[in-house]
Amino acid sequence: MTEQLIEIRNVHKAYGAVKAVDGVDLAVGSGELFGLIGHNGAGKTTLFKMMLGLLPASSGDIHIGGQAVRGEAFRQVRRSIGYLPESLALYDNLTGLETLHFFARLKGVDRATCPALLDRVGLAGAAGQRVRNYSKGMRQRLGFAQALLGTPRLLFLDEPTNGLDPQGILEFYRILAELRQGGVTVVLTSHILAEIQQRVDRLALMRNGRIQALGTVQALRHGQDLPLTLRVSFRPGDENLLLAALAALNIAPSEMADGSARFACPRQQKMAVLAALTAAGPAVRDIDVHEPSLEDIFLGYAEEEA
Ligand SMILES: Nc1ncnc2c1ncn2[C@@H]1O[C@H](COP(=O)(O)OP(=O)(O)OP(=O)(O)O)[C@@H](O)[C@H]1O
Repeated sequence: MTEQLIEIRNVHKAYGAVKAVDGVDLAVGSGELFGLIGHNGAGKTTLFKMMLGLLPASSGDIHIGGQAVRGEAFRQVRRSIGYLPESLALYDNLTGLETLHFFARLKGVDRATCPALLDRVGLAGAAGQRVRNYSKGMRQRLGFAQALLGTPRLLFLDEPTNGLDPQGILEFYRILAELRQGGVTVVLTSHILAEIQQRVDRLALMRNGRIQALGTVQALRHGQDLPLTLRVSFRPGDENLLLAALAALNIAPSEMADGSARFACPRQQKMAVLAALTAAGPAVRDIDVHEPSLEDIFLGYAEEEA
């Protein structure tokens, strides 16, 4: 069984009447890529900051690597943790390399490691440029390099791909994959659900300070019983044949044009629908079956709560 690297028990954080985190229990295993998702203000950043010891919990316990997140002993553990905050304060007058030197000194890391880190995040060519002239994506890359200082074993990344272009996002996840091969555990938040749904091992969906759902994307999917989406391409002129086959199963397409139909199909009816389409013979040319996306699942849970 995977060793639990992070253990959170009944953690609360209140700001006056606001329950930012409201009784969270969570365990993250060593080597996992764990996603934390939720609406704005759900409590993700607050939970992150408590896991890092930057913010004291109002009540409850957090242990990382078996060590309580407080006191002198945690300072040692903290050195093996990298953190990319949602918005990292950077000094515009410093160059990229000078910025990384600055963070290296704060973290007690050898500054000689900085150029290779800039190279790793794709900023080698901009190392001597002032941060003032960096684009949003370059700033984010620099923030990522900062989080990687000191070869951390655990990474907390708050909206790490915010501002990155598609190429930058691919590179970011490539680096994460390399890090994970080296045994690094990663906890990240993202609002771009399409981006993380294929990549995380498990995720927690936070709502109003609580964990509303926890598990693999597939497990969360099964918790919702959402319909599948089917796209069927058919021989032009055979619309009526297709419509009749679907109508017999009480299904009506939501879109139908140019030899292509799209419709929602209850999971329990999938095999019956596929059989009916197969029975339509050459009228049906192709069938694509799509599972509900993480975004559908997220919205499904939001409706459940409402
Ligand atoms: N320092 C603070 N003082 C008062 N309230 C706060 C403070 N920090 C956070 N909150 C409140 O706690 C709740 C959780 O905020 P948090 O930033 O953790 O959410 P989040 O899930 O990270 O949101 P986002 O996706 O917008 O980053 C919100 O209602 C927020 O307004």
